Amino acid sequence: MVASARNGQPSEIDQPTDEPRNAQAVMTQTDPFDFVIVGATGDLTMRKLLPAFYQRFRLGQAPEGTQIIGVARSKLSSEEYRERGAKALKEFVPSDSYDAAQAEAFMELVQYASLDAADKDADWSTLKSLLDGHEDRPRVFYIATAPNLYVSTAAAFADKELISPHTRIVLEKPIGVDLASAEEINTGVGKYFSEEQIFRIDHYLGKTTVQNVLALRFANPMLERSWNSGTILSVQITAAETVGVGARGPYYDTSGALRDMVQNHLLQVLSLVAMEPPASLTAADLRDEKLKVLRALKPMSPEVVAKDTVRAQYVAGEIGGEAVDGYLTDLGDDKSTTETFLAIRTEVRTPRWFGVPFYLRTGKRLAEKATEIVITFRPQPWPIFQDAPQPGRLVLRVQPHEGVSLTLSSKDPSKDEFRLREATLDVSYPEQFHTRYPDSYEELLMDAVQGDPVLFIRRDEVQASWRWVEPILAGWKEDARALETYKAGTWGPDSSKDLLARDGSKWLEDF
Ligand SMILES: NC(=O)C1=CN([C@@H]2O[C@H](COP(=O)(O)OP(=O)(O)OC[C@H]3O[C@@H](n4cnc5c(N)ncnc54)[C@H](OP(=O)(O)O)[C@@H]3O)[C@@H](O)[C@H]2O)C=CC1
Ligand SMILES: O=C1O[C@H](COP(=O)(O)O)[C@@H](O)[C@H](O)[C@H]1O
Repeated sequence: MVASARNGQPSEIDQPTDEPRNAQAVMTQTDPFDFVIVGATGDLTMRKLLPAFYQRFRLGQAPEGTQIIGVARSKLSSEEYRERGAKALKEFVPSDSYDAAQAEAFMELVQYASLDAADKDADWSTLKSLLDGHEDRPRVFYIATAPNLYVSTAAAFADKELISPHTRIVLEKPIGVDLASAEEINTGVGKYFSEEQIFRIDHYLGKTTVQNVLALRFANPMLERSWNSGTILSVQITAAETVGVGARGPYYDTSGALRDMVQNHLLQVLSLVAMEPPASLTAADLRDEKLKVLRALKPMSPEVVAKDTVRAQYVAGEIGGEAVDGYLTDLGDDKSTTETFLAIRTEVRTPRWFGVPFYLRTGKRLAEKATEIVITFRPQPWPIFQDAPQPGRLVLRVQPHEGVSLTLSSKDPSKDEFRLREATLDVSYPEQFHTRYPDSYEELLMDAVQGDPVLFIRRDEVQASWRWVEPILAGWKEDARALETYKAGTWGPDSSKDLLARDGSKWLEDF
């Protein structure tokens, strides 16, 4: 994440010529490595992992001799897999960084082994021969299959003697569907890999703008000194999407917004916003502080669940002028009661945050794609101004339009009398830094190669998240309220607004 927290030595890498002139990247140079993706024909690999590696290849982070080895059951030759991969790069790499010749050169690093990786009795010879003699290199197994295969896959790697001290395993989310299943996975994989070798990925931690929460807070004493209940009235964290469930319906329907987005991404963002200053930026210190936040979340009793959560499912509507179907049609099942929208009011029970509501909101098929953290400041306490506008707020725009804005009350210059108006200081990061905003997977893949765990989730964080989430699932089972619906293209049901209105607040929707 940051040079001081890395194991390797940072070094300047030449920037490709199509990058803006002042976009100097400081990248950690790597030695050749073997990166095995299990689930290599799947959506995640094609849409995210191969494009992320392509970008790092362009920046010189995949030196000659590196192998990216795709594994899946589909019977394909390496050549056929490369053809698929090349098509995916063309489709998913942004056009301003796509170059056909570089894509072809990158695909030469890629090999494919057809294999049921959860079956130790399958034919492992192709994979084994690709890895033979590379025991001293960094080796990463990235498991991009369904979580119920994680343990048997790890066991098969051990059976085939593919795990060396330089080997790491990356586990995709979700880690389980509740605490017990998460523990089963963690214990099962833990039989073959030490905790230091297990990299539980949460791609939100790979977003530069999420990491920027730490920079803004801890590198700006002015902000950090105001970062408490004395100054802050409330915190909103929104991760809104315009997409529906698409082809991922079968997975999503067993998950819903709570398990898919809140248990992992939103709770991680919340912990960065709410944590105490860590002693250092090492993985241990950062994770310790995040864990304390997760453990300090207000417990979700059935009464609290009924009062402080809103869940709903999208029905047909319109997004960007186009008619879109409802969730049940997308899924092809008219009985599902899975939530595609969720709003939660919670609190972090630490002295710093006493009495400050934290509002979390996420949903599919909402009005806009926007991930934002909104810090609303308390209004000034003595009334010398009669017409004070809304309280000041700091908005951290995670995506898109990455940046930060601070809205303050100012004297209205269009009036002679002393009237106030809102004025906004706005920084757009792409404009300020003149650089490409990397996809979150890019840094995380390279961190796994370099063995830097700082942006990955420790086992006790997974436990603490599930401990908070499980009572919500249980509370919903007893909840007499019917699942609500919302029209696609809106900001969710009205009761989500009511959740904040009770505190005299409202969601910021003017993105
Ligand atoms: N897609 C996304 O945006 C995200 C996905 N994730 C997680 O990543 C993981 C993968 O997701 P996604 O790519 O969408 O899933 P897909 O269903 O698209 O892909 C699953 C992949 O696993 C392969 N596979 C299945 N069983 C085996 C096996 N026994 N041995 C080897 N390969 C196998 C499949 O290929 P084949 O049938 O040829 O074996 C396919 O390549 C899941 O855990 C998901 O929750 C997390 C965040 C986002
Ligand atoms: O992990 C997931 O995240 C995506 C949203 O990621 P983002 O980087 O585009 O904000 C979500 O669509 C998906 O359902 C979920 O599994």
